[in-house]
Amino acid sequence: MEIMASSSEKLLTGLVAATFTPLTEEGEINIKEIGPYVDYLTERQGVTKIFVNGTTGESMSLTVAERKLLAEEWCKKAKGKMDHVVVHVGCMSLKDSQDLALHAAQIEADSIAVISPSFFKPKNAHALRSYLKAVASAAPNLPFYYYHIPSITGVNVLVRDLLVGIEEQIPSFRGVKFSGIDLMDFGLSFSLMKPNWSLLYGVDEQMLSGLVLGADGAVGSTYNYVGCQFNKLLSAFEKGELVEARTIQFKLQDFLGSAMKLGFDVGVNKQLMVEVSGLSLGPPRLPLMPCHPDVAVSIKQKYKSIFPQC
Ligand SMILES: CC(=O)N[C@H](C=O)[C@@H](O)[C@H](O)[C@H](O)CO
Ligand SMILES: CC(=O)C(=O)O
Repeated sequence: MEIMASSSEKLLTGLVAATFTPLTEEGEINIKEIGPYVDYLTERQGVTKIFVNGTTGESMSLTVAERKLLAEEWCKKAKGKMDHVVVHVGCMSLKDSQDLALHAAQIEADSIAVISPSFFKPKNAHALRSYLKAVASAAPNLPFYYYHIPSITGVNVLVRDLLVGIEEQIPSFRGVKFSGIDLMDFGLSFSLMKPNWSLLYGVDEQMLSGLVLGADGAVGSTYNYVGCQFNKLLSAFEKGELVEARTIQFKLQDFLGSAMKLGFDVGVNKQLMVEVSGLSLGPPRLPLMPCHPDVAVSIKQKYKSIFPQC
């Protein structure tokens, strides 16, 4: 039986911040920071959509119980303040993913997303589709997104192959968060899109290229602290002001280029968010290493010089 999207369901578009997971200095979940985090994004960055427990949120380093606690608190605090909460539910075990998908439905998340398992990898599009279908079936009424991030998973199934016939397998399928750099695959995926699906681009430093090809929006870690600038990029692009859009894109490239020279990773990114927002997010969880204070200070200086108004 096909379950259609309700007519009130809106397309997922615009900027979506992939949130960091607040931890205490001892490495436990710091639930009380989530309310202020939601306020920071909405009030200071103009970002009203979040993608929780993803790569930036270190989901794969968290227990299922921790992920449930976090997802619940994000949904609770976002209610009435944010427009959309995507809960990432991908795990190495199908059972854990199904458990999280069902939980996401119970807590009234707006949608779920799933990264491919990466220890045992699906060998081809058919295997990946079958796995995604099994996860989606645990929450058949929740809009479902595939999260493509080959640089981390090592799963290089082309999105355009995955999309073939997926609507019959997964009636709740609503699109892809494409965090790959293969813009040909991204481009060719549009020919397989349905009107109520979204293709969201996920490599922040080249978001404009994604927009040019037709991206409906963007999900990324840097929108936590440069969201205000990227909202300007989006509106410049919509008005056809390419010079302005490029100027903002080049600023992020300049910024990330220098951060990358200093070893930019999720741990460094998290510390930068701490420095910029003043939120208490704690260290990353091992095996990620805490960011050395000198590195964070120097990246923050660069950030301030490039994005003085954010
Ligand atoms: C590998 C990774 O974490 N990718 C993120 C989203 O998918 C991006 O938002 C990056 O953090 C961002 O583009 C900076 O490289
Ligand atoms: C960037 C992103 O979407 C993530 O951290 O999962």
